[in-house]
Amino acid sequence: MTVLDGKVASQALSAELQTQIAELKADGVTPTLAAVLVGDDPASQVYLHSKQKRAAKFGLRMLTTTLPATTTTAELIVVLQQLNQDPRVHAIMLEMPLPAQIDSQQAILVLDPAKDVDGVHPLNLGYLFGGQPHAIPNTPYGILKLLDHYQLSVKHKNVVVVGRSVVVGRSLAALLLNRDATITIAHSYTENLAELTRQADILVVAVGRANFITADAVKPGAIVIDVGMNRLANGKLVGDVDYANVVTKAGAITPVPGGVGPMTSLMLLYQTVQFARRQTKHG
Ligand SMILES: Nc1nc(=O)c2c([nH]1)NC[C@@H]1CN(c3ccc(C(=O)N[C@@H](CCC(=O)O)C(=O)O)cc3)C=[N+]21
Repeated sequence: MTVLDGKVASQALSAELQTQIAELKADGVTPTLAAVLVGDDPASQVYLHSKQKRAAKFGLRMLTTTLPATTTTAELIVVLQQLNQDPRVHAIMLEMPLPAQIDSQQAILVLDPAKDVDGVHPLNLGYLFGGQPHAIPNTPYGILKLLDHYQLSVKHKNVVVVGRSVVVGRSLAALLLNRDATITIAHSYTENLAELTRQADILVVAVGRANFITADAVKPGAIVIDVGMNRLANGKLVGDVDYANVVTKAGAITPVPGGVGPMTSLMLLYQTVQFARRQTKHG
């Protein structure tokens, strides 16, 4: 049984990233990520803070715009257009969720697809589903890099993804399909879920419920990727998989914390640097 250690894998990728950043800087380019936070969603604030810390550690520039909770769609669009046009900015991240009065889809459509680091613009989703990705949502990209780090091939494999969100399930399905896996996307309306998950050579779970996947729902030797992050009443952070019981049955498994999470947060910076390379002569 292999523990897929996201800290180890992200450190390996960090080394590659540091080299690329040094090359850009030697040519006078500081990779720059612009974050836009509207309102005061507490989770977004926490994520933003950790992104700022991480960006600073790598010597990346991060420009943060915070807008009041009462911001209109039109006002947000003006800010996004300014960032689109700012040649210093290589990547733009619009923190979700947005306040209710804002038309999120309209805001996403305004993002320059070349700077859309979350990969949520329909053009980028289209490129991804067409098999020629430009920007990739960070969680699925992190999962791909984690599998690569452990040299786990998905070709010929039966993959079941539980969760159909745009930034996790759907995008991961497209990515792994591009790598010649066979994909099933399951969700809250799926019947006989365990019957399905038991067929999975690779089982990915992004549901948001502690202990959602128990050992009886896992094929012996399967690769289990746990995207869940659930805070228990005792303060402990756990995934969606009953780790203690699944760990003895799986062939490989991601822990929570220390699995998918560290990869996700690194991929944001990784893609920022790839955008900077592409937008300057390095690409
Ligand atoms: N507005 C917004 N911004 C986000 O950045 C955002 C979001 N919404 N929604 C959900 C995803 C997911 N995501 C993670 C980032 C880092 C870890 C991470 O590093 N986790 C550590 C544990 C951290 C801890 O102990 O609290 C780990 O798994 O080892 C996990 C998940 C950001 N997201």
